[in-house]
Amino acid sequence: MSLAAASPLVLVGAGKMGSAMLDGWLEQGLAPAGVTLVDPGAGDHLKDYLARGATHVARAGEVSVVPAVVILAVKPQMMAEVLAEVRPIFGPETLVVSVAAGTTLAALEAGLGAAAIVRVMPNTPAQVGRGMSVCVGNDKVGEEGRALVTALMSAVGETAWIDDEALIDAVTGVSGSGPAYVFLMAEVLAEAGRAAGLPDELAARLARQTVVGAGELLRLSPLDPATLRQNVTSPNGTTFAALQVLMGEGGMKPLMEKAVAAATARSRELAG
Ligand SMILES: NC(=O)C1=CN([C@@H]2O[C@H](COP(=O)(O)OP(=O)(O)OC[C@H]3O[C@@H](n4cnc5c(N)ncnc54)[C@H](OP(=O)(O)O)[C@@H]3O)[C@@H](O)[C@H]2O)C=CC1
Ligand SMILES: O=C(O)[C@@H]1CCC=N1
Repeated sequence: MSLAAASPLVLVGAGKMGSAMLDGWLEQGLAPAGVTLVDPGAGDHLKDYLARGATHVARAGEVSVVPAVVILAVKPQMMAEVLAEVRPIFGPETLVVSVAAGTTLAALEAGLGAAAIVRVMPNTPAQVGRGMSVCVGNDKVGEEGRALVTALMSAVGETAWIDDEALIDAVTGVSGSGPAYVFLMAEVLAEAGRAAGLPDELAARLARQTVVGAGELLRLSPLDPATLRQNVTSPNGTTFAALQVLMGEGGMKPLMEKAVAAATARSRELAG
């Protein structure tokens, strides 16, 4: 299915995640003229979309088209208020997609009534076509609705569907929040380089390009991450010395398990 089937598209919340997806969709050929942005803000990034032909309104009640798709990309804490604003604008054929962490299909149905609703957990690399999105729909979503969401999310990266909504909290802890863990890795690797005596700028450049290069190698190589790691590790060499620390007690594995568990628990908490 082509992205054109998602038009008119109403994006409610053109913040970091909403605009990351929109950038990806526009890059992949979604016509800006078919896009309405609902956002109380008026930042520079909105001006860019408007210059390309999109429409902007401050509140959902001001939307003047019957959307094919409504994307809800507001903070979970705003969702109840936003659902009440959105309910009058969708038609019988409108598909509703929420990317909010923690907001359940039941909560979305409670706010929207009998609508076809898909809950998606995307991530910000969608902005550059390298996102990971996991989707789960309610029983009103048919084959066509699934195909439309798959077309949207696959235009900005990889897409998976799950049947068990309960898994979405752990998904959020791994791929939704995950890019932040990798960016943190680039930050702390640079700081460690500075601590080891490298000049600021060089340390930042080495860390950034190492994360980029390792990610790209992981993307293109048929090898699994453990083999790629082993390929860097000469017997009793420098990497081996570092991995003794990173893979030792209190190293990355238990730390990552704790971090993902904390994100998963917070996602459950947001569901109320
Ligand atoms: N950031 C990420 O990596 C990911 C985020 N998500 C989910 O995406 C959602 C948005 O997160 P994020 O983009 O980070 O947050 P942001 O705060 O960047 O974006 C939310 C946007 O919604 C706007 N907004 C507030 N009230 C309304 C309203 N009544 N109608 C329309 N728009 C409104 C905000 O405007 P203003 O700032 O002026 O209040 C803001 O531009 C969250 O539910 C989050 O869980 C999911 C996966 C990844
Ligand atoms: O931090 C958050 O709550 C959102 C959800 C996943 C990534 N960002």
